[in-house]
Amino acid sequence: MFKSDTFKGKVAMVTGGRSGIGFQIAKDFLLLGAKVIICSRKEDKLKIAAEELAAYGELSYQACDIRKTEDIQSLVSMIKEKYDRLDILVNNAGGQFPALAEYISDKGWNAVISNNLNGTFSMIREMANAFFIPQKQGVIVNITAEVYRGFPGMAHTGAARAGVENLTKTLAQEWSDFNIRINCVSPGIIESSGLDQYPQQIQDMFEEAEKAIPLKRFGKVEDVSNAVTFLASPMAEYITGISLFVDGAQHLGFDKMGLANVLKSFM
Ligand SMILES: CCC/C=C/C(=O)SCCNC(=O)CCNC(=O)[C@H](O)C(C)(C)COP(=O)([O-])OP(=O)([O-])OC[C@H]1O[C@@H](n2cnc3c(N)ncnc32)[C@H](O)[C@@H]1OP(=O)([O-])[O-]
Ligand SMILES: NC(=O)C1=CN([C@@H]2O[C@H](COP(=O)(O)OP(=O)(O)OC[C@H]3O[C@@H](n4cnc5c(N)ncnc54)[C@H](OP(=O)(O)O)[C@@H]3O)[C@@H](O)[C@H]2O)C=CC1
Repeated sequence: MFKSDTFKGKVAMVTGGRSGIGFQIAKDFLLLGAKVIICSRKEDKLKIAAEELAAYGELSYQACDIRKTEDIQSLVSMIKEKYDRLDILVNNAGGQFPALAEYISDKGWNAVISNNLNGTFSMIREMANAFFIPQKQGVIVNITAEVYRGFPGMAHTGAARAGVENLTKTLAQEWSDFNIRINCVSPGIIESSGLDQYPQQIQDMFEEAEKAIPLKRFGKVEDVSNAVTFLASPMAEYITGISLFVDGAQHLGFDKMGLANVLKSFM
């Protein structure tokens, strides 16, 4: 649906590109002409994904924990040496564990804040200082999560993702002089490798949860990637500082009283 040369000549970095949503984004960028770099913590799994993605275009990879500034700086050096520029950064790496707030320890809280908020900020700052600010050009897309009405069962990630959304609004203004656009994509529940890590009791409720979503289905990794592709492309050149929900209208809430459904049965 996008022109095959949409990202011709562009260099794009996708964090967490070894699996799920990030893998699909990396694949679509390659198919649209970009040179793509992926990173994640687990080098063995990263290598396997990189070999698969190399079938679609020019792909590089390097292990990097986004919570470690020295890892990010080493990634910057690799990108400088190999491409001497970066056009697009997609902050997709992240995640959390389900837990009621009263049971989240300091260590657990810090792990999730550090993974989703601090890691995303460090990546943005390092890539902006090394590439986007001197180039006076860059596009950033942050994958967050649909946390519009809070995130009961995952308070830590709700707080971290809201932080990324607010950071995005700030940087859209601070860095407009550098011609840097920055936006978020906020997925609802997406059928991806990420869901496999949830305990069986939570997976068992997915069928009911799916019915409650206004569009009556979970998202696909392609749904998220399409939104990222749009925001990263010149078609979105007047869009910055927003969060785009890819959630089947989940953030608007469910038909709690079932009123509309009752009406539909006789009107
Ligand atoms: C509904 C769908 C919507 C969203 C879907 C998605 O996002 S899909 C995408 C999903 N994909 C992902 O989420 C993938 C990425 N996620 C991750 O790598 C981890 O979830 C992480 C963010 C905690 C980082 O981990 P890390 O390597 O920094 O840390 P660590 O492992 O060493 O743990 C540090 C501390 O955190 C605590 N704690 C951790 N786990 C649990 C738990 N299950 N239970 C309770 N607590 C837990 C514990 O305190 C632990 O310390 P301890 O007690 O062991 O000394
Ligand atoms: N699937 C869903 O329903 C939803 C997903 N999201 C978010 O979308 C993003 C992608 O999720 P999804 O593809 O489903 O899940 P995955 O678990 O498959 O993807 C997470 C990716 O992030 C990488 N990663 C995690 N922590 C770090 C880190 N500290 N440094 C570098 N890489 C890291 C992982 O690789 P490695 O383990 O090798 O580090 C993995 O490739 C995540 O941020 C997730 O929270 C948001 C809402 C809903």
